[in-house]
Amino acid sequence: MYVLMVYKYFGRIYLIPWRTGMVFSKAFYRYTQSFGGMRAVIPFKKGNAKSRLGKLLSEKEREELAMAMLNDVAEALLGSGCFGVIDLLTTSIIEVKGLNTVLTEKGLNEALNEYLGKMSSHSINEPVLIIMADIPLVSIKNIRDIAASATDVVIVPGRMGGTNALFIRNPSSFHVDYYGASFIKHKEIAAGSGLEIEVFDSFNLSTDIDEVADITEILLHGKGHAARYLKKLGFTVVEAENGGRVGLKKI
Ligand SMILES: Nc1nc2c(ncn2[C@@H]2O[C@H](COP(=O)(O)OP(=O)(O)OP(=O)(O)O)[C@@H](O)[C@H]2O)c(=O)[nH]1
Ligand SMILES: C[C@H](OP(=O)(O)O)C(=O)O
Repeated sequence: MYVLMVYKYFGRIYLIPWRTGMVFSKAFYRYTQSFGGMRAVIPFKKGNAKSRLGKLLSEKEREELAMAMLNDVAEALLGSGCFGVIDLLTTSIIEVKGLNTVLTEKGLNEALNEYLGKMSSHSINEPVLIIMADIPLVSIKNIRDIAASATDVVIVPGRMGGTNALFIRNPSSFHVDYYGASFIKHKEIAAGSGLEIEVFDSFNLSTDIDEVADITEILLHGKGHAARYLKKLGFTVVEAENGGRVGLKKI
């Protein structure tokens, strides 16, 4: 008799012969045991989100765009199949399918350092990916590439000195320091603990949406919730009149 097995691997479902499945399962089990589970955490503040876009969007629109970008990031994390747990560290009650809502009143640094501290005090020694909610171009492949790194700390820079993601293999030996030149600060924190660093080079991941000009990148390259939301609001990319590359127009 030919029996098929439903096999879920990195978020995709396969139908394979039972015997092959058993061999795969054992190999996959040994593989996962070799590195343990992984978790991801997305810090999020919906209230008056993206204030630097205030010249272009109303408060309600900024909050809706922030939610759309969060959904893009969540889908990439869930689609990657890399994480047993994905926490949403949020300042207000928000439900996103597949994510655990963790409420906090604290600011970004305090909230994340408390989160890392709790992991240590509960002896959760899993690698953790801290990823910002404002990088809507992120792909499933980007996430899998980060998670596949064998380095102690993967730092994903944002433009102008920011940090868009941090993959920390041993969270008890690291703390975060966002704002200002956080990219430099995170490299120093890792180096100070003798940790090996990989700087992750990616257009998608370095494109955080902070300023009005960044909106153009979503319209040029985005395919997800944020791109659809901006198009729904009537935004489109046009040739710049002054010889520059492109501009933004609202129809
Ligand atoms: N939990 C938590 N997350 C935050 C807080 N402030 C910002 N974030 C999140 O941290 C990430 C980067 O933040 P920013 O780029 O400064 O986003 P923002 O605060 O909405 O934007 P601006 O008002 O323009 O600074 C985003 O995922 C935010 O949602 C906070 O106080 N607490
Ligand atoms: C949180 C901060 O984000 P930005 O202000 O660059 O959006 C940072 O990356 O340190």
